[in-house]
This record gives sequence, C-alpha cells and structure tokens, in this order.
Amino acid sequence: MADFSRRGVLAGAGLAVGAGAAAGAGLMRLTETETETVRAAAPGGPIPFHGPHQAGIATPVQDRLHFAAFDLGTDAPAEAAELLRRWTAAAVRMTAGQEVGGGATGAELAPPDDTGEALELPASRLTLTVGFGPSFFEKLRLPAPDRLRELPRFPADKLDPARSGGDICVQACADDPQVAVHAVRNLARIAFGTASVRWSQLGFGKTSSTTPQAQTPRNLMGFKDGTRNIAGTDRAALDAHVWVGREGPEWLRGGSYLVARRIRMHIETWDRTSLKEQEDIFGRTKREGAPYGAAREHDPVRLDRLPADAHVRLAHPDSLGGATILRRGYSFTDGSDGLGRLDAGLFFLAYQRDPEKGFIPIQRALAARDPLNEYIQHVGSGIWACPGGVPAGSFWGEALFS
Ligand SMILES: C=CC1=C(C)c2cc3[nH]c(cc4nc(cc5[nH]c(cc1n2)c(C)c5CCC(=O)O)C(CCC(=O)O)=C4C)c(C)c3C=C
Ligand SMILES: [Fe+2]
Repeated sequence: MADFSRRGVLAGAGLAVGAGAAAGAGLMRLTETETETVRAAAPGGPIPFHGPHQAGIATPVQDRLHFAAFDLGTDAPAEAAELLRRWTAAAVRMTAGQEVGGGATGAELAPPDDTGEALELPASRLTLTVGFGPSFFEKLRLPAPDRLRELPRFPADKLDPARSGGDICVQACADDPQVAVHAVRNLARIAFGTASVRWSQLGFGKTSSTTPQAQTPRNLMGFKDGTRNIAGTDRAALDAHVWVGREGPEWLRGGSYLVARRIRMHIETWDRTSLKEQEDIFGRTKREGAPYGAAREHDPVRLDRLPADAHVRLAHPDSLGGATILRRGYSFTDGSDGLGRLDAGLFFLAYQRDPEKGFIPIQRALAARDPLNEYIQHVGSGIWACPGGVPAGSFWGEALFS
C-alpha cells in the first residue's frame, strides 16, 4: 500500500511531482477533476488542497465528517484575515498528512503546534472546506454576496439556535474520524482569542456520493441515498448548478453556497412503519433503490409512475423548474434523548450556485407536502458562501479583504 502517513508524505510528494511532470509532458491527459479523483482513489492518500475549487465539494465523498461552525470574537477584518491565513497554512499541511506548524513535539516549555493524535496516520483523503455566513459580513462590515441571505422559515422547522448559524463554517471530511476531528481541533486551537466553536456535528456513513460508479450508500432509514446526484466529474452540471460564476464577487467565483440542515429522524416510529408505506414515501424500492415503474436503481425516473407526493417526485428538478443541488450529507447518531429515543438522523449538506434555484424551492415543496415529514424534523440550519479555490501562496477568501 502507498505510504501516505505523516512520515511518508515527503516520498508521496515526490511521486506527485513526478505525475505532474508526466502530465506536463503530455503523457497523461486528465482534467484537473479527474486527476483529483484518480489520486483520491489511493487508500489513505491526500486530496490536493490547492486548485480552482475548494476540495470537499465535488471531490469524492469520504466516510467521515466533522463539521464545525465558528463565531468570531472580533469585528476587525484584519484579525479575521490573519486567522484565515493561519488556518490555511495549517490546512495545507494537514491535508497533505503533515503535522501543523513545528509539529507535535519540539520546545519543551511551550504547548506543541500540533495536538498529536494524528501522528503516524495517513492523510486519509482529508478535505477542509470553509464558508462565510451572513453574520460574518455583518460583524466585519464587509459587502455580502447578493445571494447570501438567511434562509426563510419553513413549516414544521424546530430550529435550535445553539445548533444553527455561525460566522464561519469548516467542513472536515476524511476516511478516518480521528483525522477529521484532529483537523477541526487544531483549527479551533489556532483560533483561540479570535474565534470559537459555536456548534459542531460528527457524521458517519456518507449518504450521498459524487462518484456514481461506486455503490450508493444507505441512510439510517435503510434506503439508498444519493442515486441521482451530480457527479464530481460532470463539469457541465457543476458549472450550471454548483459553482458561482461571473454573477458573484471575484472571491466567490468557483465557490459555492452551502446549506446545512440537521434533520432528526423519528427512528422508532419509522421502524414500525410497513415496507409498502416506506417505499411509497420515497417512490423507490428499499432493496434495489429502483424508482417505481422501473427495475434497476439507475433506471430513469418516470414521475407519473410515482405517488403524487413521493419525496423523489417532489424533489425532482422536473417538478421544480430545474432546481438542482449537489448533496453531500452524512448520517449522525448522538446517543439517546432523555426519553430513550435515538438522537439520530441526517446531517444534510447541499452545495449550489444559487440557493433560490437550489435548496429553497426544493425544501419549500418538501416542507409543504412530503409524507416523510411525519418521520423527520429539521432541528439545525445554516447557510454559508464558500470561496473559490485557494491558489498556492494565498489563503481562504484573501480577495475578500483586498
Ligand atoms: C431540500 C432538499 C432535500 C432534503 C432536505 C432532503 C431530505 C431527505 N432525503 C432523504 C432521502 C432520500 N432523498 C432522495 C432523493 C432526493 N432528495 C432530494 C432533496 C432533499 N432531500 C433530492 C433533490 C433528491 C433527488 C431527486 C431526484 O432527482 O430524483 C432519495 C432517493 C435516492 C436518491 O436519488 O438520492 C432518498 C432515499 C431523507 C431520509 C431526508 C431527510 C432525513
Ligand atoms: Fe431527499
């Protein structure tokens, strides 16, 4: 197996340079996204941090998530920029499988730069993706992008402010939970005195993928989830529905709007529901994931064959004037509540070019009519504008401050 551990990373970097030289010589003709996908296929390998888009959106979805929302303790843009500069430097190292700063050991009389729990672990395809919420722009008195507005309230929302919002979000995804947790923990440590964690969410068992050739994962309701999603290699669909174009400010071009929803499932009620009702709710079969009226999972969806209020019918672009999102959600289980019920569900993550042509119309339709609402409740929410890719030598959102 390739050695991508924090010790073997230099050898890995040499290999990457070799591959780059080969590509430059015309020996390999892969697009950037395809190159990322190929490299990411190596177990435990690194996903490049720099590029035209932030990693963690269209790149292959890893198995684990640590999502954190931070609040700034300052209203000075220069201090926020310095934090993002220091975060980027740490992120470049961690995503390459290296220790933060001077490492986990060193001078005896000062706390180490790196907390140490990821020593000897491979890069584990760690990606770190950052976004700025509406409150970030208010606090720093910076111009917010036009399309970044607080989400409307949807019927039956029961949002907990302690699990919602946040000036900055960090989505850490990795194949090893310890690597994802280490990354957020070290960013929080670096932020001390400038920003602090408002809330965070751990996730497992990705519920959507950006690699349609892979087996579709299942959510905690037991259904294949993410069958019809935008593929990470579908450049036309990504440009049309995910990446912000010339309509956005310069720092946001090639970036995306992220909506996160913590959706609790009433698991115990679901588990007492007949198979027929479960399948009618989605309009797909449970074992195969086939749409009603078809035999195989990836057969085309024929809307007229689905119940009028089936989840898949309501959420389908053809029912909503083309509204489309890239889903990247994870399951979560945070133990039980005081009544012995599982506190579990779907941490729903959706990326889009324009929330008014993505999450908002889809959720309006679902909130109004989806029979799934009897079994779920939206309890946390946030929206952030994720800047475009970070060029080498720059930092997250740098153009926003210049
Ligand atoms: C606002 C957007 C959506 C929310 C919120 C949402 C919640 C949610 N979804 C499932 C399970 C499934 N969803 C499926 C398809 C699907 N869902 C959305 C959007 C939201 N889902 C879209 C856009 C689609 C694709 C529709 C299409 O084009 O066919 C499916 C079917 C398999 C698939 O295609 O992914 C399942 C299963 C749960 C459990 C849930 C809240 C907890
Ligand atoms: Fe869905």
